[in-house]
Amino acid sequence: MVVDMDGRAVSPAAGTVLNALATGTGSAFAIDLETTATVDLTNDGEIEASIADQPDADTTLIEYCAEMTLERYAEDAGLDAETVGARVRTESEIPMAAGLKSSSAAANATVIATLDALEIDDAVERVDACRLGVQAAREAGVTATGAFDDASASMLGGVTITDNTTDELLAHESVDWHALVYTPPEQAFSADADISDCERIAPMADLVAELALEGRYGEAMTVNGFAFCGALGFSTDPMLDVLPAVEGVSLSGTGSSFVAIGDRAQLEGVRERWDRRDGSTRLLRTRTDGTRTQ
Ligand SMILES: Nc1ncnc2c1ncn2[C@@H]1O[C@H](COP(=O)(O)OP(=O)(O)O)[C@@H](O)[C@H]1O
Ligand SMILES: O=C(O)C1=C[C@@H](OP(=O)(O)O)[C@@H](O)[C@H](O)C1
Repeated sequence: MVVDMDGRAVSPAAGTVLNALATGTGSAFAIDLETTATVDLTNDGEIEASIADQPDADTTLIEYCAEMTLERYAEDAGLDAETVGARVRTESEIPMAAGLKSSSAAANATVIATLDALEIDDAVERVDACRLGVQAAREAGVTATGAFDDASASMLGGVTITDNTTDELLAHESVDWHALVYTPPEQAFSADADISDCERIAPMADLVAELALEGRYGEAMTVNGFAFCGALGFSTDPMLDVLPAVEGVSLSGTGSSFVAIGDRAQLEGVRERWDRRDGSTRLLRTRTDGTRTQ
């Protein structure tokens, strides 16, 4: 039975600077498309989950997020971890499996909504809550490295650089960019990416990491884009559509979206080239705030 404890949180999507599939080091930045999670606590010990308008989508990730958050924090909130359960629901404007980190946003929003329902969200560091969602993503099998790069950008806002082998935050910076995002009609699930092909471009990924750590995010993205389009078998044509007018452009994650950054006039000037392609193009802003309760 639902008890009178509920929580709600909103998380942003993210775009890629460096894909972590080559070396474990990754970098991403938050953008203003959102996923909302609502959690109602129960006293029947069961976890149930649903995704609005997607009756066939896999809910394992958000179930694990709620379950692992309750296992870890229910007793801190004065509840019995054995009997507390949750009904979880997400609603999202982030296209799923399109490289825009729908999984990280869903995980972060669910963890923070669960902490909000437990009334202890202010007592838990955001970065620790993020690591819990990353662990749930590993156990749900929706990620190759855990994707702490994407999850930290969505949790903290701004741009982050991370080591996904240790879930360590190497850099975090607030940025105010405009972002043009092209999403083709095809989905590309991260769990299906060929990691061994990505590992072959490790020296390029090291170069991208150096550029990003120097704050040269645009150049880092463009090098990342050419390298990972090659490794993952995506055409570089969408990148060439917008170069050299933009500050940087890349395949986002394992695809299928491409993300370009620059000032608004630069991006508006090239938007029509992506509009001509099948799929959708959005002109967005980066987000300096990350996941928040609502
Ligand atoms: N709104 C959502 N609610 C629950 N789970 C979601 C949601 N969005 C994505 N997911 C989970 O994330 C998986 C997709 O992850 P992934 O392939 O990494 O794509 P993305 O690049 O969009 O994160 C889905 O199969 C699903 O398990
Ligand atoms: O599964 C993973 O570990 C990752 C998936 C990729 O993102 P997408 O989920 O957007 O494809 C990549 O950019 C990220 O650095 C690591």
